[in-house]
Amino acid sequence: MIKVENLSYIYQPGTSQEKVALKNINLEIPSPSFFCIVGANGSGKSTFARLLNGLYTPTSGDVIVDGMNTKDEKRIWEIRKNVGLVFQNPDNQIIGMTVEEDIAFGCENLGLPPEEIEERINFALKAVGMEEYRKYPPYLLSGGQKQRVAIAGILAMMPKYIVLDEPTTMLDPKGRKEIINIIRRLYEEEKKTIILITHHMEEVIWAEKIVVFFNGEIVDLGTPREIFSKDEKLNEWGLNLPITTRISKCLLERGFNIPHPILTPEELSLWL
Ligand SMILES: Nc1ncnc2c1ncn2[C@@H]1O[C@H](COP(=O)(O)OP(=O)(O)OP(=O)(O)O)[C@@H](O)[C@H]1O
Repeated sequence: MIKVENLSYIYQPGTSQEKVALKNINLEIPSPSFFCIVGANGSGKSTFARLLNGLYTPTSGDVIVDGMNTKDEKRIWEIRKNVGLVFQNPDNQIIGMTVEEDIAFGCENLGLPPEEIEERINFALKAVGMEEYRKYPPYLLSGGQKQRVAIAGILAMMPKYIVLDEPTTMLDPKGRKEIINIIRRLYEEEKKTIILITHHMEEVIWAEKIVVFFNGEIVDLGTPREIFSKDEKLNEWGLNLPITTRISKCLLERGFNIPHPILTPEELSLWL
């Protein structure tokens, strides 16, 4: 479980550029679970992601990962091992000369023996469907393939929690779908705890819980169906409905006897 208690974060405190990014956040993320974090630009999502694995230290309040406080310097290595962070741009994360070298990097830092690193590379490449690219230099890969390698690098370290900060932003619709399918599999089959930050509402319909950030605060927490039933509130928070939900809403407004919100195209086609 990750427990976030009265968490606030201020950039450059005490200077003229002081910026309060997060205000009094409280949240419990059980394990395993699939949480999505949504919110308009500048609402504090990336700052929150960096606080979850101790990359940033709270200005006040606490982030506690399986009983370990990110403020405790003696536990920070253990916390980072357990909370993997995947960034928006894989180029910022990939450093190896080949795919396998890149995936091995984190494991080598953990001081694992070569046989175990080999096993973990095999597992991670398989999990992201990149076995055939093992010897490739990363610069020859597409954006979607690079993002898969970045995820594999985190996976090989076997973290219990995986925080993904807008991992599909740079990808085309096909690449986005592939990454989301990998993320769903990590939750459903590998029982990882997923914390996915995204601007794409189509990606969050699979989450167990959606957390809505607005102006550095959590303004709502609920299942996709609960969150997407609040059309007007979402508008206020600068968020859209998924396309399928927009269609079901239009049909409802035109007098069709249809439940709202509908989340998936399959559900919508059944009703139609
Ligand atoms: N290094 C920094 N120094 C000062 N202010 C910062 C810094 N990084 C972020 N901020 C500010 O903190 C607030 C929260 O930023 P953050 O990047 O966490 O938002 P976000 O929800 O991830 O936004 P986006 O959706 O655009 O990625 C914003 O107002 C931003 O301008």
